[in-house]
Amino acid sequence: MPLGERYGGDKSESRYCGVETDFDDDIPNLLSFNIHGGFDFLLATLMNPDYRPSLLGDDTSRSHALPFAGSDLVLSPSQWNSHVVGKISSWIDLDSEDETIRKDSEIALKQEIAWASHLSLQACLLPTPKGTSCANYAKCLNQILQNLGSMQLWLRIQLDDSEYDAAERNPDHRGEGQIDSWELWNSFRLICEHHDHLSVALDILSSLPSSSSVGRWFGEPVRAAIINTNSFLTNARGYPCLSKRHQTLTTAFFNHSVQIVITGRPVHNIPLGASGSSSENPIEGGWRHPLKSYLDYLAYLYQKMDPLPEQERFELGYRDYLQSPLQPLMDNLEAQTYETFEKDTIKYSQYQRAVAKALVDRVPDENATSVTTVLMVVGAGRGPLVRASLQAAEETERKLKIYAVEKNPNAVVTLHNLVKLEGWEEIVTIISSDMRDWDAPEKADILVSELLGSFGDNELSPECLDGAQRYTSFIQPVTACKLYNDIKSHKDLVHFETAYVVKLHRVARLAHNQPVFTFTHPEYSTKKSNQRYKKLLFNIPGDTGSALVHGFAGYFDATLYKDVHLGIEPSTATPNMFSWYSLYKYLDPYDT
Ligand SMILES: C[S@@+](CC[C@H](N)C(=O)[O-])C[C@H]1O[C@@H](n2cnc3c(N)ncnc32)[C@H](O)[C@@H]1O
Repeated sequence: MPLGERYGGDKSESRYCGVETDFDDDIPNLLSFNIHGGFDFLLATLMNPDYRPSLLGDDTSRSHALPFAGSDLVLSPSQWNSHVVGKISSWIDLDSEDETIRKDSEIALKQEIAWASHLSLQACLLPTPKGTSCANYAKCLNQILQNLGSMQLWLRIQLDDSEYDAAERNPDHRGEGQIDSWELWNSFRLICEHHDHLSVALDILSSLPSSSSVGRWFGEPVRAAIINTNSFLTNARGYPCLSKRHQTLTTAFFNHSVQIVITGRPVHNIPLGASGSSSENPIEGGWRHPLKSYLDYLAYLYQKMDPLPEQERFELGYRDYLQSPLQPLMDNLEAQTYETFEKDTIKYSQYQRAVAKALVDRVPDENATSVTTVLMVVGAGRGPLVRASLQAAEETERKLKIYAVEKNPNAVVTLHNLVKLEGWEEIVTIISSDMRDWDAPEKADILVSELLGSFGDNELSPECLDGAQRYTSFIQPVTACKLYNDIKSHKDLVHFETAYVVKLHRVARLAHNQPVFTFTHPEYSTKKSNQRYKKLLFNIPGDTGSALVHGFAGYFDATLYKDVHLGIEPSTATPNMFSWYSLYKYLDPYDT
């Protein structure tokens, strides 16, 4: 039974909670026991733990008898598919020094994954690499991944801090057998060439690494978090609960569609009256699954999360989805695109505030009725900035004359209609032209434009406006495995070279962002150039450990007038504005 329903039609994978089980050759009973107990799926060993290929004798007999698992008929295909995640035998060690174990491991790994695939399981949990070297394990798995259907493989990795702490105390301390678990995962997935069916299941222990170190995992394909009952504390009433840091982490997992799996024996003695009979028989009334109190606690955490704001819900489908940036100079935008812009009321109210301030600064109260300010909206689209400017004039009781310049002839049609409909003919002159070619009959007192891309200049703002805004772009290194894989899937250079617009979600921001380029308009200098070059050094917090940079996130902040700004740089982002997502650009880690 799902942990809860956060909003109408909650589709998050994280509402399903699993339980890790010991080997049991009666899978139907094991499944029924746990499903009746409230869990949604099992993490179940499919093979008898005593099975070793080498015990079967020579090759001939091996091909005749494969007694490694029960029949696929014991469950229906949909039960296998929806309720079982297969656990690959934990004895498997493909990098073992022992030749027999290594060979057995290679055979068993292939057999078990093939069997799980035959059962149409959604996923299989792979055992944690045994030592610091996992080259053969990763190499064999990479071969398997080349022909694997849709099944996901979750590599089990411990989220531990012991190695890192030791290394921090003494950097020379990290020797044989000590490796940051993220590094283990990284070398594994590099050998598997970032295969998108390879993901991570994190084992959560009672102590957690630093938040910077944990933060790295949010740019990785983490599918499950396995929480041991030992990691739970006990509340005043004797029930299991999690530490504040574990709660924060669990909530972050929920928000990133990571499924929780409970493992271990019950270690809390729940007062009998509260939990019902201790009978182990699921049929009898009053029966409770031995791990139910842990499940109830997770359901409580899930249900107490703040509901997603409406806009955020609307944008769920855009999360981590690569979009090519608009090209409003080269292309003529469509009506639907203008419609989307015009819904962002916050953006226009910022423009209105900026124009109002500029009007009041320029024209003192005593001249309000005698002085007319010339305002030009360059790139007027269907007119929302014209409307915002007129509202600013009304609010400040100043007089305006507006030129609305637009090069898209289709938008100009709508603009003409708007001016007629609103009766603005005396105030607004429409210029159907490229702003770079237009010979203005008079100088503007105020210039209003919105040609900003997610990185400020990537929609050609400087080139078009050369000739009272200032804006700055910012970048930040990120781990973003999903985005990297999406780009890689195209197998061409063009996609690696494109800067995409993305609603970033599954990313780890590895260092503070830094300003890159600032453009100021108008640019009076005689040596003006829009060429820019900048070298930046990013400091990743010392307690992060190693990390892989999949590219840069880009943002902008624009000063419209004095203290009125708009932007998406995270620390100063204009609240509730949705016209711009971040920019994501791949960076080749070997390209210096
Ligand atoms: C991002 S849209 C903004 C439109 C409008 N201000 C709004 O908020 O809905 C930019 C507009 O500038 C226009 N544009 C881009 N380059 C231009 C140029 N060189 N001259 C005139 N208009 C231009 C585009 O056609 C488009 O309508």
